[in-house]
Amino acid sequence: PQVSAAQYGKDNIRVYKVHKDAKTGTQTVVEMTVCVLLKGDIETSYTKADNSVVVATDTMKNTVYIMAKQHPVTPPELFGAIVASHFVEKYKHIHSAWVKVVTHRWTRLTVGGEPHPHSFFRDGSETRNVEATADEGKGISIRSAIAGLLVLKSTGSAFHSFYKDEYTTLPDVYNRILSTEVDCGWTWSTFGSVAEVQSAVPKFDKAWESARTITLETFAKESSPSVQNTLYKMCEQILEAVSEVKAVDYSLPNKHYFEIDLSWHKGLKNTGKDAEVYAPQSDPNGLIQCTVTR
Ligand SMILES: O=c1[nH]c(=O)c2nn[nH]c2[nH]1
Repeated sequence: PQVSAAQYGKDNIRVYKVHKDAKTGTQTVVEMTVCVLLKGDIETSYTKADNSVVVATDTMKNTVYIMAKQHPVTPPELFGAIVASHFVEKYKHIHSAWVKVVTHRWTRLTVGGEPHPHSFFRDGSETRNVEATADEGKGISIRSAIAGLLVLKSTGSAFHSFYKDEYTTLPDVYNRILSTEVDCGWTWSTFGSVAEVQSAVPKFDKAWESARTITLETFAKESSPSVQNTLYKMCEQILEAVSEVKAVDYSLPNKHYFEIDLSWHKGLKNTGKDAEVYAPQSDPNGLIQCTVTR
């Protein structure tokens, strides 16, 4: 037998960093969860119990904290690139490093109509994510993403004229609730170095804002004939809006809300145009995925 693939590292490294503006006293916080996975000449640690090639995962955790102290932690694209490149440059037997940065929402509180200098709240479990991969001699590839953005529309969605056969019971529907939890990613053209990522810094926040706005506004405005078609229209717009992005991907669960027929109770009308009370379904859920390139 032989090792066909191997990577190891530390997951769920939680990091908090505060920035204190000397002039205004305003403080800004960033909280993220980081995963580091390394690849390289590490087979013997599996096959021969040779630990000499093992950069301990504890060392990786320490390194993430030191990098967070010594470098900017925003935008997450830059921090991910810095950490991934560090491991490939520092250890000659490590040839690839994959770093995932999940940034959590600490939105500044407004108090008395004013932004509070050091108080924040968690407005949703939505996260801004980055996966940065440094491959020795090949540069840094970065996928930025929005995850966990839960949306619902109470009408403006249909699904009909689909393939029907002896296995099909789903009726055509011309007006339905549509809910999904957005996982949207956009992959940048490969960067040659951390310096190139640094030069692109102004583009990352703008791209995230564009992707988020396009997603929310298309979801709201589109009279959706299917998750598939609405997803594709989001991809088209993001590619149009962000020229440095070479691919956009979505993974959208279809979180169903079922009508409840209450006619058994004194003929109560609660289906079709009279539907008001629905049963939200935890499972099963549709799952619609697509990647669109230029
Ligand atoms: O938007 C939808 N796409 C589908 O593929 C599907 N299948 N059942 N309901 C569905 N809704």
